[in-house]
Amino acid sequence: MAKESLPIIDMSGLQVPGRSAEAMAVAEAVYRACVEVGFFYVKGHGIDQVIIDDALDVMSEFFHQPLDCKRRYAVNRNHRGFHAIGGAVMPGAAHADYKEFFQIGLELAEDDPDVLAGEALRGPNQWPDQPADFRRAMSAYFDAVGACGRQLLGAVALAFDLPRDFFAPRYTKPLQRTQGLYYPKRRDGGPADEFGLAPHTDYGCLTFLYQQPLRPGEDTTGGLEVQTFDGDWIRVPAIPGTFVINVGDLLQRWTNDVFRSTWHRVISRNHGERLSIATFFDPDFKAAIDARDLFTEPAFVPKYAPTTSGGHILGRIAESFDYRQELNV
Ligand SMILES: O=C(O)CCC(=O)C(=O)O
Ligand SMILES: [Fe+2]
Repeated sequence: MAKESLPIIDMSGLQVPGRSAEAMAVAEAVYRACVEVGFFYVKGHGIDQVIIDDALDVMSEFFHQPLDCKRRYAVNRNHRGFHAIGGAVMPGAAHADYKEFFQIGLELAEDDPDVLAGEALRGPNQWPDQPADFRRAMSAYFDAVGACGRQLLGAVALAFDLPRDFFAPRYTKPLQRTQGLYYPKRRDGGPADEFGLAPHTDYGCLTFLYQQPLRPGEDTTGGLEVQTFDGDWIRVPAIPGTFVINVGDLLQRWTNDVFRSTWHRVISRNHGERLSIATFFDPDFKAAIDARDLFTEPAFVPKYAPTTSGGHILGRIAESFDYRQELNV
């Protein structure tokens, strides 16, 4: 891999069904990127740019409201809603991240059986009434990225020589979390080692990130950076129309460390504010994460005990957010 840049994979071959040559070529490229660096861009993902732009617009409008308005939707025990600066501390980081976020998840009614059964992180979303288009735009974006996530998981399955729909029964009610992230302009006099988002690895399986492109004249010295195998940090600038995809810890574990969950961070250097939307596309709460399901040869030796998606994700959220200790969840 070139040191300075991530691969750009064209996903459009996945529109051809089954084990077609087109789909297998995508699977091979995805596999290589997940093994070598754990991060890549995708194009040819089939998501309408209008859906993406609408989501960025409503998120931007939401974050530019006074703090009081945003706090009306303060993050709840299901980790849905608005989270202000402070209180999100990456394990080992010296300071809280200098960011705000707003998170939505799978919309489930109060009388959904899993909600009634008390499954953690489940329930209805909090929908701000301003901007008025927020719910429509974010629901459309959530669904579109979810569909794209299913396609990409099909490629992962093909790469492991599994049926292309291997992940489908494990993603019936995914723990998908879509999060608008707002990084205000860096403040004067803040600590030198303050990050927009401190170095971390993602908790789950696959993350889809859309970065708002820079406006003309904006400087490019801030933003997302990824650590390569050699320890160097490389910049991952916004490429309009593409998503940045990365492997999280749960998929690394599921693949017995064949895929890499890579460290990354967001630095606000001198540049202005920044907006991105991250989608963590993770399996059903109760889905078993067991490498023996991916590696079926009899001699296979797993490195980790089986776990569940929900148990793992909940544990990781609790590690980074003080408010969960206060909630006692
Ligand atoms: O905002 C970004 O560019 C990165 C977001 C990210 O890494 C995360 O939310 O885990
Ligand atoms: Fe991340």
